[in-house]
Amino acid sequence: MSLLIDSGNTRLKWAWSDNGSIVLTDAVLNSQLSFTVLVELWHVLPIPQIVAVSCVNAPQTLALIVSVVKFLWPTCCVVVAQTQIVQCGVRNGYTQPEKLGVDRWLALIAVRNIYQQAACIVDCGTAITVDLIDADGQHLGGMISPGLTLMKQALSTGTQQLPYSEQNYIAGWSNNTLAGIDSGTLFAACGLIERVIALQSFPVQLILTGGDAARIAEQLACACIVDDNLVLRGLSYSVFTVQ
Ligand SMILES: Nc1ncnc2c1ncn2[C@@H]1O[C@H](COP(=O)(O)OP(=O)(O)O)[C@@H](O)[C@H]1O
Ligand SMILES: CC(C)(COP(=O)(O)O)[C@@H](O)C(=O)NCCC(=O)O
Ligand SMILES: [K+]
Repeated sequence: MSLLIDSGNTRLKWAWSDNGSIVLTDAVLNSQLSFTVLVELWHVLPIPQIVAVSCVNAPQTLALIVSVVKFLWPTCCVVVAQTQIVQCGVRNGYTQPEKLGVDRWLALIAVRNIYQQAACIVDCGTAITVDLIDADGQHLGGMISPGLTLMKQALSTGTQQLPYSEQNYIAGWSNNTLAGIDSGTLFAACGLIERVIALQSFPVQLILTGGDAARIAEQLACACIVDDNLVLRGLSYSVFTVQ
């Protein structure tokens, strides 16, 4: 049994994994993270043999995670995933491969191994990242845009009269400010994805993951798969597949 951990810029997600299949997932907001909170959440878990971590968050967060793991399970082996040049059938398309976020790298590995076809991967988290992979496992590059919450926060902090609300509204023409911001930012995300798909010269499977995946998928004009645990599933492949 192993514990898989994905530390993003908004939330820390984890999954309990048995033989590569994910059997339990949970999450906590970064704003609520502390040694005590993680101990409370994790001490009820069975003792893992391996803890695998993906972290695009601050080094202090990684250090916190490792310290809690060592406190709860002193003999357990901790593996911290790193972006590679080639791994699990994927070839990194960045000119400086190590600069590609490890969460994006792991999502590419998951898609290569689960779907085995050309795909456009959209991680709808704090940022919205778009990555393209061909049917041979070559990463063709990516794009980075603000996520829905970041877009709303940018409007609120960059203007005098726009408030921030995390509330969701019915998408479309709005007759008030908050609903207009909510629809405008949601449509911006959909527009990015639809343009990427429209410009594709070969067929790709569109796959969405991340906290806002379902909300964005609901509004998209093109067909897509929502796979909530792509990063954690990729983490499992990266740690347990013999190269
Ligand atoms: N319960 C929730 N708590 C916080 N954010 C949520 C929640 N449900 C959906 N979201 C949305 O998901 C985004 C975070 O998605 P997530 O994939 O966890 O991001 P990251 O990997 O960057 O931490 C937030 O920006 C927010 O818009
Ligand atoms: C783009 C990201 C901020 C996305 O992080 P997330 O929204 O999942 O928290 C992260 O993958 C990252 O820090 N990437 C490094 C730069 C790059 O991928 O080019
Ligand atoms: K993301």
